[in-house]
Amino acid sequence: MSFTVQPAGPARPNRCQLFGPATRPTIFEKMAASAADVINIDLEDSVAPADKAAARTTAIEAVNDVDWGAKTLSVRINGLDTGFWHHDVIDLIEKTGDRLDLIMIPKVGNAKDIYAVDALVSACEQAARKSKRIGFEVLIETAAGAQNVGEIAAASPRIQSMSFGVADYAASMGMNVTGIGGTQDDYHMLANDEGRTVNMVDPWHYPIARMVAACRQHGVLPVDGPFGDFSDDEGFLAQAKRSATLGCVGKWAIHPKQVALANRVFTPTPAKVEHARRILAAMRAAEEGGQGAAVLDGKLIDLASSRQARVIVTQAELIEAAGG
Ligand SMILES: CC(=O)SCCNC(=O)CCNC(=O)[C@H](O)C(C)(C)COP(=O)(O)OP(=O)(O)OC[C@H]1O[C@@H](n2cnc3c(N)ncnc32)[C@H](O)[C@@H]1OP(=O)(O)O
Ligand SMILES: O=CC(=O)O
Ligand SMILES: [Mg+2]
Repeated sequence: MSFTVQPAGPARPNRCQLFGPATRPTIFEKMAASAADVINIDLEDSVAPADKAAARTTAIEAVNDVDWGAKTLSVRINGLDTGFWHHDVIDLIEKTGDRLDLIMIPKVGNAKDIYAVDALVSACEQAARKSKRIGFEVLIETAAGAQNVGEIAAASPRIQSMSFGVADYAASMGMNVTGIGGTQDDYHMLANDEGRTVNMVDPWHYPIARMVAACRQHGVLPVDGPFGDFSDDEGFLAQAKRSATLGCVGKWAIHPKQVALANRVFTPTPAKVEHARRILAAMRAAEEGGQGAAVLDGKLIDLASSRQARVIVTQAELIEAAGG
């Protein structure tokens, strides 16, 4: 371990973030009744420019009036290249009580973007004499964001989580794809066998893995973003499993049917938790016997195995403490 200790992320489940446009108040109660850990009311890309002001009002009413229970509640504001974001921030802080937990900042390109929002949020909180400090969710979805993800993750103690926005990322990178995430048929390798077997590879691997490292370095929760084809459960599950394997703690749902899928992938199975507990027990016994390494089920385990197992057990305990 470096002399600089890796900080833990916020201790709350973030398996699924359910999105809904602020222009659709009829779905707010359904979002609140869902099994998502985090709710994101959207003022950005699911709201047409002509509707921005009305959407802001509806979002504020939703924060104040809907019973969101124990959910983490967030509103996605507009990007810093628009004439909307400062109104979003000012109104959200001045016109809501203490229920709003987070704001999501889209299309963040560098640490200065976070600094600007932090300065405005801090001034608004001070003016409104708020005791609760709003946290930030950051959206990495541009070439600049992907390049500067490390400085962004370190930019403010307000940052709790970071999501990978696959649609805007593809656009910003000039990728020759449409659709929101998932398998891309043209991104594959051909094997050198006679039939030239097609081996699909993952075009989202690099930015997600890089984001996870930046997040883990700075105690921020890494989250995989949207999967647009909500009729493709298998495709969603495959993407979610890949990002869980890379270290993400959760994934967005852009339709209610994706909530259960995300929760399934990002909740450690009883078998995994049981195995992790056996590793911890075996390593405790090994250490008591003066050993740093042991054999479990015919495989080497050592102190690193304990740290791996601890990740799974901690996640399971966190979810259980939050009500399962
Ligand atoms: C790239 C990005 O930026 S992604 C993030 C921004 N995008 C978003 O926020 C979009 C979020 N999703 C949506 O707006 C909608 O789910 C859509 C447009 C994709 C589909 O909406 P619909 O055509 O109404 O879906 P569908 O008919 O299948 O809805 C089934 C039920 O779920 C409800 N529902 C739909 N979306 C949501 C939602 N996001 N949250 C909760 N409930 C919802 C519907 O009201 C309907 O309820 P009912 O059975 O009581 O009538
Ligand atoms: O905002 C999300 C995205 O994928 O773009
Ligand atoms: Mg986007």
